Amino acid sequence: MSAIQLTNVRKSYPDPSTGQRVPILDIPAFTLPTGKHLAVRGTSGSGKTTLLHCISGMTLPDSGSVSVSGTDITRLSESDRDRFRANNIGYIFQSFNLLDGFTALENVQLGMQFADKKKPVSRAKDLLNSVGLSGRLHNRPSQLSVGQQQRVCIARALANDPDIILADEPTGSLDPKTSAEVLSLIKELTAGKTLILVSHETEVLAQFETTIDLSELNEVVSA
Ligand SMILES: Nc1ncnc2c1ncn2[C@@H]1O[C@H](COP(=O)(O)OP(=O)(O)OP(=O)(O)O)[C@@H](O)[C@H]1O
Repeated sequence: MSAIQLTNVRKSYPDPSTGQRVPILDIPAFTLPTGKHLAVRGTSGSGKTTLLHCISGMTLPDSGSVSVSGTDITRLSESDRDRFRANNIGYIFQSFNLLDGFTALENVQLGMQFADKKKPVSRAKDLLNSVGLSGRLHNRPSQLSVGQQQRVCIARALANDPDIILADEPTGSLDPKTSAEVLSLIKELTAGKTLILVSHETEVLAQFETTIDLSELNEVVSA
């Protein structure tokens, strides 16, 4: 069984000024085997984030099917998609999406509440230790460096031990040294899992055996 299979996925957004729908994705077929690591590159605005949103079920395509670990998530209700994501997919956001009212530890623990199989609360601490933040458990995101915030996001994405990790430009806001550290952490902690990582950085892409340009999948030619 493939980890991810997209068939005839189309997604468009309305142009805010004209209201006309602008096609972003038209992907006839895309399959990623279980356990594979893939880096996706592409020009700015070409639809990389939209692709990850469709795979994670945060966005529904206009048409087509998105099968994740054998489940067509486009057929699920919104709440079932959210539950499915909590159980099966870890998402590392480009802009972190951490809650500043909560500590690093609480941010990781929050996501653990939505999984069907509850992991012990101590897992959040263990994960934060493994990303090098043992001394920062009780810091809020605004009390952390950008690199440290990204490490919290990695721990949060792994909290429910999902089989699939989606990472959207996870090193985009980091300096080269921190970027290299964070990337090797992601690769180490996702060994054996299915990973799609979006990036336009040559140094990052060079660390992947398999990379693909979104334009190779997508029949929409971006402007
Ligand atoms: N909610 C939305 N409403 C309208 N247009 C949107 C929406 N989300 C994305 N878009 C448009 O869809 C296109 C693709 O956006 P997306 O964020 O997927 O690109 P990207 O390849 O990830 O870009 P970048 O590399 O700059 O992050 C862009 O033109 C963007 O303006």
